[in-house]
Amino acid sequence: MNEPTAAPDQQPAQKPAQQTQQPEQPATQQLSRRRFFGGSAAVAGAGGLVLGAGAAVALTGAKAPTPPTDLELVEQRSALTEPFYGEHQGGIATAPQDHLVFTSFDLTATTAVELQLVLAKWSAAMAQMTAGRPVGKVEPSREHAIPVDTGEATDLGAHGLTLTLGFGPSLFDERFGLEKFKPVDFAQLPAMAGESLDPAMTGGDLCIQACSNDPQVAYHAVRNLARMARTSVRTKWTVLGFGRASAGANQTTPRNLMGFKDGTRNITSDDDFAQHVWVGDEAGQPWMVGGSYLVARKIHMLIETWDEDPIGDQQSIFGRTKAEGAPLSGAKEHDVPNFHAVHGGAPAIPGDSHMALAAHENNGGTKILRRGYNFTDGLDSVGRLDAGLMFLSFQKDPEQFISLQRKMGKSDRLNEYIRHVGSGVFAVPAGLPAAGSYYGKEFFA
Ligand SMILES: C=CC1=C(C)c2cc3[nH]c(cc4nc(cc5[nH]c(cc1n2)c(C)c5CCC(=O)O)C(CCC(=O)O)=C4C)c(C)c3C=C
Ligand SMILES: [Fe+2]
Repeated sequence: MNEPTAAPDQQPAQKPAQQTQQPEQPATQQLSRRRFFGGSAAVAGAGGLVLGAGAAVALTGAKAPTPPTDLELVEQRSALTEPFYGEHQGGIATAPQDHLVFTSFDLTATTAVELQLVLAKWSAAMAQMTAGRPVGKVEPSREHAIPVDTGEATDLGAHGLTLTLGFGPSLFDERFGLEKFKPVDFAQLPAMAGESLDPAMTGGDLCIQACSNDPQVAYHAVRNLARMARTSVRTKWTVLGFGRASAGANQTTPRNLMGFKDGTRNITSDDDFAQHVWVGDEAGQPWMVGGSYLVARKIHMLIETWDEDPIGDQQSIFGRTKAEGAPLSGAKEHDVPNFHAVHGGAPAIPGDSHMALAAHENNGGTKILRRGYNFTDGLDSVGRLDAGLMFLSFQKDPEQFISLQRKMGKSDRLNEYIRHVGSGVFAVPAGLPAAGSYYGKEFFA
């Protein structure tokens, strides 16, 4: 078999551009915005005055401006779509959405043809769902027909859904004859200090990172991908993330569950993406050029212990203030940290603080793109909060993460309050050029 066909109901290709598409505004939205801004601006312009909405009404006799309704705002958010086709997969440079479903899979398939079929079906279905469309009929006309799409995202829209596919090192073992497609030096992460990994939350032949501003849209996507491949893949581990814990360009910095701003000094510029995130020729595999490597670490926080730690200690552990997020050598969040600054005879930013150990200035220029999410699994077996950070990072070489984690695993003061319990590394292929192409196509030529 050479060219598997697309999933049912496949629609025409999306725009190849990689920028965020603003949704077309519904007619009601356009109308109310014109009323809202056009009305008062016209009055202010004519009289050279800045007038409130009420004054504008009094002078012109126009109707009071109508702010967008809740429904209009929901429509606008739900209509947001991220491009699926392009040079890079979505969900990497995409400004982080609000929710995550991360799932790793092991293949139960035993032949290359079965794997090919999974990848072709998934690629077509991903194109559908990121455009806000179902993967097939939700309500088939024949009474005894089983719905193709499970239906829980019907009418919700895409809410900025991105689906990012990764291949684990185990995919390239002898099972499918893909050894020659394995990128140079691509291997499971080495054991590192400070880990208590649970084998049930480690590795996987494939992974999907689903991110959306609506949790149900992200969940629906992974559920339907798993379902359509259920004879060939088995879900290995999954993490539901909420409250993005990283910032992209033009986003405010969110907070992690320790209450600190997380993602202040993240990668945002094209130059940094080119230098630190996107794979070039060095992987020795054309299918990885424009791709990246995803490291996933499920990190449990000892929250009850953390919550009893005095603020001065919490701040010196991160090297930043809690409310503002400023480096301890400065005053404002985006002040550049000065690792040589001294306060009271000691470094202002302690050398064993998380930031000092992780900063590119102290690591030969190494940077990674962080794209993590907070998670909670409720309570553990003895009633403690079971929550933490689903740390996700993208880099052009897994060694970038490994070198940082080796150092931090040994001496980061944060280690007293965290445990790495889940782990995986995945080769994330470049984006697909157009409808009809599918991830891994090169493996089956
Ligand atoms: C090996 C890589 C990293 C792991 C694992 C990690 C875990 C982790 N981080 C926080 C919270 C914060 N991290 C911050 C900065 C920061 N962290 C890393 C890397 C890892 N973090 C880097 C490269 C950086 C940037 C350092 C710099 O250049 O200044 C911060 C500070 C604010 C910020 O810049 O984002 C916080 C807060 C937690 C809670 C955590 C594990 C649970
Ligand atoms: Fe960090």
